[in-house]
Amino acid sequence: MSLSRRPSSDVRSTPGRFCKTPASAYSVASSSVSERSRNPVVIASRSVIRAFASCFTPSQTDTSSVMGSKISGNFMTQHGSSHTSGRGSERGRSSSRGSYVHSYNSTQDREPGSIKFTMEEISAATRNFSPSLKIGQGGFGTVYKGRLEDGTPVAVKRAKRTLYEKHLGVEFQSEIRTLAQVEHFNLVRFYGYLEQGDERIVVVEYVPNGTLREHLDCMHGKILDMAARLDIAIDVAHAITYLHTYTDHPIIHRDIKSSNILLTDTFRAKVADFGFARLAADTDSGATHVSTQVKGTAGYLDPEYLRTYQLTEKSDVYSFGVLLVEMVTGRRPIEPKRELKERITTIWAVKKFTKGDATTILDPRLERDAANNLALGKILELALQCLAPHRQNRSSMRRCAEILWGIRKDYRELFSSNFQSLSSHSQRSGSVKQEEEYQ
Ligand SMILES: Nc1ncnc2c1ncn2[C@@H]1O[C@H](COP(=O)(O)OP(=O)(O)OP(=O)(O)O)[C@@H](O)[C@H]1O
Repeated sequence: MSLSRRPSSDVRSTPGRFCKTPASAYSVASSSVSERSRNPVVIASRSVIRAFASCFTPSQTDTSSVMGSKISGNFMTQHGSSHTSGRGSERGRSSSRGSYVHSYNSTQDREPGSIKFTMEEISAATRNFSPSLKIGQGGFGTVYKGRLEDGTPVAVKRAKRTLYEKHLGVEFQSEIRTLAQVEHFNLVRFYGYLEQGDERIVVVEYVPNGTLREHLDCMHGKILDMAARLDIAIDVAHAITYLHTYTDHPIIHRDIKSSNILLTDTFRAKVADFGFARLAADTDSGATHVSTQVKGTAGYLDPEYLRTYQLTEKSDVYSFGVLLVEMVTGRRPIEPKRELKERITTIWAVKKFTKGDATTILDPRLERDAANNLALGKILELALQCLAPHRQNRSSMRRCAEILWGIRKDYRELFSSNFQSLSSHSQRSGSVKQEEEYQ
C-alpha cells in the first residue's frame, strides 16, 4: 500500500504564521483563566491528565517498578471470544524472497524463499549463536546479528526457553502469522522462522543503526534534530497506518514504543516487534476485540484498554501519542528518578503545554529556535488528540500521518526562511566588513 498521497487540504499550514507566536499552543498562555478553562486544548488536556492519572495511580508512587516493563497480565474475557484467527501463515504468498508454501526439513530440501529455516542454516548464519554476534536482549529472548548464505544480513531472535514453556507458544504463532502477512518499507521485514523442539527463532531484516530510544539518549553520538524526528514520526505513522488499513483485516501492533523503532543508516524508521500484534476485530460488524490478556509496555498503554480490555486500533494511536511526547521532550514515558510531578512524562508535558509553557519541555538537546518551537507546539497538539481518554476522540493513524505531513511542511518552510535570512544577514555583515576593510 502506498501512502504517498499529498496532505489533505484541511491540514493547517500557514508558513511564517507562527513565527512570532510559535504555535497555537501558545495562545493558551495569553488567554485569561476563564477563556483558558473554555479552550478546547485546555479541556482536552485536563481530561488526558485525569484519565491517565486514574488509570496509572500505582506508578505515581512507585514508578520504578514499572518503568519500561512489559505488561502481560491475564484477565477474564468480559464478553465474546478473542479474535485470534486470521489468515494463516501457511498460505502461499510471494515476497521478494520468493514464493513459499511448504515446510522443509533440511537445508537441501529447503527452497529459496521458504519461510521455514533449519537449525543448520541459523547456526551457520550466527556462527552457532556466537556471543560476539549478540546485539540485544528483549522480553522475547536474545537477538543475534547474522548473515544468510546469500549474504543478506539478518537479525535472529531466539526465544527464551522458559518463556516458551509458559506462554510463548501462542505469542510466537501470533508474531509469525502477523509478520508473514505484512510488507512495508517502514516495517521490519520478516524472512522466516524455526520451530523445532523447544527452539523458537524468528529471522528478520537487520536494521543497522540502533533504536530510536538510543538516538534520543545520544548513544550514537549525533543529536537527532527536529527534521529527523519529524521524518521518523511520519515513517512510524505510515507503518501503523499500513497495519490498521491492511487489506482484509486491520492489524493492531500493541507495543508501539521507542525501543521498537529501529533506524537505518539514513535515519529512516522501521517498526519492529510484532510479538503482541493482533488482528483487529471486524469493526464493520460492530464487533470489538475483547482481550483476555492486557499486553504492552508500561507508560505506553491505553488507559481505556486497561480499563475495558477492549482492543482497537486506537490503542496504537494512544501509544503513538506517548511516543510523540517522548520524541519532542527526549524523556522516557516514565522517569522514576524525577520529582513526583515530572515522573509521568505525558502528564508533565500536557500540563506545561496547557499553561502555555511548552517551550520549557523541548528536549534540551535541541535548539530553541522558531522552527523547533513551531514543530513542538504542533506535535504536542497532535499528541493531545492521540492521548484522548476515549478512543472515539482520538485521530485515526492515517489522520495523524496527514497532520504530521503538514507540520513537516510548515517546519521546513520556517526553517529555510530563517536560514535564508540568517545567511543574507551574515552576507550583509560580511560585505559591510569588506567595505570597511577597503576604506
Ligand atoms: N531487526 C533488528 N535489527 C537490528 N537490531 C535489532 C533488531 N531487532 C532487535 N534488535 C536489537 O535487539 C534489541 C532487543 O530487541 P527485542 O525486540 O528482542 O526487545 P526489545 O523490543 O528491546 O524489548 P522487549 O522485547 O522487552 O519489548 C533491540 O533493542 C535492538 O537493539
